[in-house]
Amino acid sequence: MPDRQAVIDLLNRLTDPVTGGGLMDGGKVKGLVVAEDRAGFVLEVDQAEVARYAPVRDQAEAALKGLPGITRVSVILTAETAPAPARRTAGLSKAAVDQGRAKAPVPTDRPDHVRRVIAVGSGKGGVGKSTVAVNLAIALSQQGLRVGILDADVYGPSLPTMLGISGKPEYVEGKMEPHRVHGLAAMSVGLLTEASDAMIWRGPMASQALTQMLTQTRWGTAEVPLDVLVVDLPPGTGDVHLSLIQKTPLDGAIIVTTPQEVALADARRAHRLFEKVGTPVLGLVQTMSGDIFGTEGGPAEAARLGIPVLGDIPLDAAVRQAGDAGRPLTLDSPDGEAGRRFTDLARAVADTLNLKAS
Ligand SMILES: Nc1ncnc2c1ncn2[C@@H]1O[C@H](COP(=O)(O)OP(=O)(O)OP(=O)(O)O)[C@@H](O)[C@H]1O
Repeated sequence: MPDRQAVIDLLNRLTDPVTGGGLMDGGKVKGLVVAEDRAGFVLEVDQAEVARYAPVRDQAEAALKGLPGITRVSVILTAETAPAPARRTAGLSKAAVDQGRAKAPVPTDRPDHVRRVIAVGSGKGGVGKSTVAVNLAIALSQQGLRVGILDADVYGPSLPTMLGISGKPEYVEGKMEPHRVHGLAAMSVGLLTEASDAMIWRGPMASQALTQMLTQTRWGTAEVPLDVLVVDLPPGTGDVHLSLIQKTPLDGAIIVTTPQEVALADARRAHRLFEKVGTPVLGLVQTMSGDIFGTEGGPAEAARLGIPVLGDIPLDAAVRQAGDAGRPLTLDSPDGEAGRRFTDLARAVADTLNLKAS
């Protein structure tokens, strides 16, 4: 088994891009695991620094893989949520901008012709929330349901990459047409703005924009309604989340977490947020579980919170590769181990909400 100190020294030979010193000394490495044949940790950085640390994550993985005897390695890059709100109106319609200025409470909005709206949230960024949302949506559609997905992650919209979609949505009779891809109706905040603009949507502007995407997209029609819309929330538990979920009566929320304590504490906060606004929490999904980070953290937290475990998705490089390639794993490998877990998750969600193909 490799010496823990040797691993620490190795990580200190990598440069922390913010401090300029060793990575380990920079204090961003959390939950370091060094065991017989495996090593891993969480790299916990500010949201604004994710791009600077992404190459470091790759360097750290490569360095750990080079250690004798180590065959399994995982470094999770995870982000603290948003810094202070920035005032910008990029990419928003005039109506959204005007609404953003209004002080009066915005009336509750629900999208037309959508039977159920569920949200997928996480306290922490980078824990695999979008991956769960996208694969859940595909697995639900494989059960014969009409499914939509809304990427509301203003801090880092990942749906365009994960589903392989691009281009601004078309407006028809005053409503946006969602992309039709992999059997889903899909809309992303990333399709409405340049990537650099999306990053700076914050506070009231962001929640107005999200409400607009939710209610002004033609998800379904009176003849062919959508059975369920999956909303991929931004990570975190701040004002954007509060106002979004306050304005939109959700039929349920799913909390995604990895097994480590650093993520569980945020999952707890997400649970409190949903409780505060009266959104039913359907349950918890543990992801990236397995022998590097363990398998017990999520279920133990669910028990503490008194909510069911809806799914347990293993840490599996194929899940990441499929997402990066724009074809989520459940599409082509529903019968593999991870694919089956997503199918089971979809079944649990459909049962909980009593969703039936129409
Ligand atoms: N089960 C898994 N096994 C391996 N890699 C995974 C798994 N789930 C997600 N990933 C990878 O981890 C990274 C973060 O995942 P994802 O974008 O879904 O997280 P997120 O919580 O939505 O992040 P953000 O909040 O930043 O949008 C991605 O590269 C993704 O492919």
